[in-house]
Amino acid sequence: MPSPAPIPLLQARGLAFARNGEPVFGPLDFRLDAGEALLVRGGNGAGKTTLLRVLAGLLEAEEGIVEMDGRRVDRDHLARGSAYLGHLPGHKADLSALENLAFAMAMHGVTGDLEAALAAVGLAGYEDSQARRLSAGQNKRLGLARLRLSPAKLWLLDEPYANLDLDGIALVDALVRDHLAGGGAVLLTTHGAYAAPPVPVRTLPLGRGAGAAA
Ligand SMILES: Nc1ncnc2c1ncn2[C@@H]1O[C@H](COP(=O)(O)OP(=O)(O)OP(=O)(O)O)[C@@H](O)[C@H]1O
Repeated sequence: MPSPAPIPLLQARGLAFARNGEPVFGPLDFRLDAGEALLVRGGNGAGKTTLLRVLAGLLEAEEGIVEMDGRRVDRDHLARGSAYLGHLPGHKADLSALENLAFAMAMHGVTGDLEAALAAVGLAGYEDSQARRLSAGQNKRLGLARLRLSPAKLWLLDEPYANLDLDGIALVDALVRDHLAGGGAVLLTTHGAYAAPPVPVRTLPLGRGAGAAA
């Protein structure tokens, strides 16, 4: 007998978002399994960031439901169950790299070797630098350190390659590969100009007429 299909780590059914009555995306139906990467594709303004923010529990969907591990979840559950790396890292400008990491970890009740996490993303020596004094790429790396420490299985990465040098791009690739190998899943956006992780990815087109993952 064939084994039953795995329960998806994430499943969206009829998910749609509108602003002031204007549709932004959807309705969308897609699933994401453990060990999978799903690339959200679409032109400027297609709603990629908005979709990721809905899945991160930062925005309320207009319609539809989201399930994690087969159970319908609300915004709080999505916020706790996912690690979101936004297009803008959103660090506290006056706090140091180490303090920003400690703050983010405390918010999620997570502990870990913060200095090792900074070193792993190429920020050794920047522990005491205020976020405002970090470059755009260094701020992105600080976000990657946070991601690396997060226990969440679902990673939501909005333009993870933006602002990164070649080492940084390789770092994102390695993080994604390790996360998938460990049973996690990644939903990411990327413009054509940036790389995509060297793993098999399905694509989820957004924009007019787009509705389901390929
Ligand atoms: N805070 C906001 N207030 C009002 N409208 C917004 C806001 N943020 C985004 N929008 C609108 O929502 C739509 C989707 O934006 P979104 O940022 O999700 O697109 P995107 O696909 O990520 O675009 P890009 O590729 O340019 O980053 C756009 O029409 C945009 O103008």
